[in-house]
Amino acid sequence: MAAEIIDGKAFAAKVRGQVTEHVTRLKEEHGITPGLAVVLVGEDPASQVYVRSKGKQTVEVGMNSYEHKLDADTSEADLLALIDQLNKDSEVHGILVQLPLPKHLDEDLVINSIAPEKDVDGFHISNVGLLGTGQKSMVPCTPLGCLMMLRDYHGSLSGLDAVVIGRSNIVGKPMAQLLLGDSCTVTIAHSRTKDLPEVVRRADIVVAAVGRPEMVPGDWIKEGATVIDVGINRIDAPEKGEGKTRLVGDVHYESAAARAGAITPVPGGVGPMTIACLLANTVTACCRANNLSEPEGLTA
Ligand SMILES: Nc1nc(=O)c2c([nH]1)NC[C@@H]1CN(c3ccc(C(=O)N[C@@H](CCC(=O)O)C(=O)O)cc3)C=[N+]21
Repeated sequence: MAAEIIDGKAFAAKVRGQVTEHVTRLKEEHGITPGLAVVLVGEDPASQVYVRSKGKQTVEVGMNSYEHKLDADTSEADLLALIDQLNKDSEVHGILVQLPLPKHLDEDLVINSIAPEKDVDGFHISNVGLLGTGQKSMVPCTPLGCLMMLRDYHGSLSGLDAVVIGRSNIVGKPMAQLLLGDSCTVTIAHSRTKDLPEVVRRADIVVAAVGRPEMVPGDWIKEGATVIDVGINRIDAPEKGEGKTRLVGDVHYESAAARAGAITPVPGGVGPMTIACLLANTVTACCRANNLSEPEGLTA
């Protein structure tokens, strides 16, 4: 039986619709417009594409977008000064510093200089600690988007065996915390895991977040399992012509779709949900900053 395709693009559009409703209400009833500041250091072409897309979607849902583009050789002091200014700016409810940063900048130091309540990426050490202890926090966008899709498909996740492949601070670890919060039995697997195929075969839910193209073959997937593919890898596609490329996930889609109960495609799966959740987090941050009730269904 063929897997159900979890349409992240359509789901993201639905989330943006909910965000738009909240933004409209904030404006009409409270005269508040949520604002998101995105800071980009350097000229990485891929980062520029993401930042442009974020800015466009921010405006589309009715929020204010503030883009700050800094030279690749910007000093740490100048970057910290900008963040300090954004922290103090009451029109700015969310701050995102696009990663990776140029080598001469200390990523941890920079992220931890963002006011935690404006840290819409959920990367600040206090948000990490709050999530780990089950307290209200800003939740990282990619894992939050994955959780929303899993809840939508399964209803309750309670008691399910979940395997997260990858232990990064931005996806693997927070994803595991969220699944644990929804009462899954969680395994975090990684490059040193013994017999990874066997570990993955036990899983009702597989979240692949390693950044290695098509590394999870279909025969690792338990019949009927749900597969969430976080990977976005650009690979050569000579079949499309000389010098052409295409996007693939961390999962071998065709073979996994033949066994899974449900699967997210790449592109059009987790990626669009990440940006939708960034907008959702900005609305949440705005509501919290103004002591207003939080949007339902948009938080973890
Ligand atoms: N502080 C910070 N926060 C981030 O959230 C962050 C970041 N830095 N640095 C870069 C990565 C990357 N990222 C993506 C978001 C959406 C898609 C996305 O929507 N992708 C489309 C395809 C886009 C294409 O065609 O290239 C899809 O999967 O369908 C991709 C990548 C957020 N990031």
